[in-house]
Amino acid sequence: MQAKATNLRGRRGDSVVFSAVGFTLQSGRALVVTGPNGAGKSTLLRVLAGLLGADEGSFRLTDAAGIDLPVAREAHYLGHANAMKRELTVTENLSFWRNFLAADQPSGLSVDAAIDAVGLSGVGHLPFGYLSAGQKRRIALARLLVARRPLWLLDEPTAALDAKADSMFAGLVTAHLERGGMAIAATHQPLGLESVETLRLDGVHHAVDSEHGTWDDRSEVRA
Ligand SMILES: Nc1ncnc2c1ncn2[C@@H]1O[C@H](COP(=O)(O)OP(=O)(O)OP(=O)(O)O)[C@@H](O)[C@H]1O
Repeated sequence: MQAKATNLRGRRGDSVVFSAVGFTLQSGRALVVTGPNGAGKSTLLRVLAGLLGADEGSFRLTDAAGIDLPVAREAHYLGHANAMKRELTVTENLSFWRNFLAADQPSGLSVDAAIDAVGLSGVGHLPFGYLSAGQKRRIALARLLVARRPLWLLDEPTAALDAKADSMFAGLVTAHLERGGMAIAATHQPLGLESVETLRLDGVHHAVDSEHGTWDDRSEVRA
């Protein structure tokens, strides 16, 4: 499997937050997206996930024969929010995701095994809202495990994690890559992975002259 971004341009409102972004990622590899606050890392991940349209360019996921695969079916997207209902228990939340993401073909870990894998055995019965910030993030990571998907798109995955959870996360991603998965993560912190490719967004935005519809090319955006 291959993930390939070509000449991507992302826009928020009247500003182009990145342009000419391109990379190729093969199975078993991870890409870390870095850059200052506001550089467009989250925007890029949302574009890759298909949650936001690209202003220009393309992102394609293809199998070994070069056939296009739908990103929505093949990718997990973990945003800043944990995507869990605070009133439901941890088990109820993860069961929902397991059914939603892989109802026809259960492919990932059981809910209990996923909770164990993020080091939180015994919290399944608790409402998600009772958990600490770091525990919530760990359960959000457990969602990646209850349905097997080859591409993980992760926005600040280790936010709120302590050192032990950081290394747990590195282990989960490493195991995912060893199974032939891919990961693209936006982060300000090292992820503890042995070998990664990096893409730096420098955070200098182009503004659109909305009146005349032309680009005010005030500065460069490099990737
Ligand atoms: N919905 C929106 N409408 C207009 N502008 C937005 C919107 N969302 C984000 N932006 C702007 O787009 C730019 C890029 O934001 P983005 O969240 O992608 O940056 P980031 O690199 O992920 O930042 P951080 O490191 O702080 O998480 C910022 O200037 C932000 O204010």
